[in-house]
Amino acid sequence: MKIVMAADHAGFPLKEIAVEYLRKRGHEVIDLGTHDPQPGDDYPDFAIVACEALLRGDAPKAVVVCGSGVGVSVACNKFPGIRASICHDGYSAHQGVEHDNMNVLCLGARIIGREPALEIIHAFVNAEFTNEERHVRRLAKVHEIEQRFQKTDA
Ligand SMILES: O=C(CO)[C@H](O)[C@H](O)[C@H](O)COP(=O)(O)O
Repeated sequence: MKIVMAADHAGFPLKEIAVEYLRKRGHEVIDLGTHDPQPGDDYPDFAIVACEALLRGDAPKAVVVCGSGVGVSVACNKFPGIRASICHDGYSAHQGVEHDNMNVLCLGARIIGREPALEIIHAFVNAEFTNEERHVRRLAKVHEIEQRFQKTDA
């Protein structure tokens, strides 16, 4: 599978581990940076490049990492068509895809250790949306919220 990855300086160490993990398992990782652990990045910049890549169709899923996972989660969810969440447990990571069609996994590199993070990434990457009627119905309601409150230029 193709997977977009991006992180700010705080997320950089975990991103590097995750990129290597995914590539070793045969995934095509599109690594959108940062490529530098020096402090001073702004997490929205990495949320933007990752979400733009997904919305262009470069990959179906992204993993975006910051210090806590909160900043990138807030920023990614500003994009119509993006369904992002922090998941620091495997159940949420696969159920988030199966029920909620989550397409961006947000992780906090300062919160979670290497092994749990990799388990969570594995769960996210290997999960599929079930397409069950109740989940489709609920997602349609989420989509309606997105449409109703979308800003216009007016
Ligand atoms: O973790 C975060 C909050 O959600 C941010 O995305 C940043 O990673 C964090 O704020 C960076 O902190 P720093 O003190 O600038 O290293």
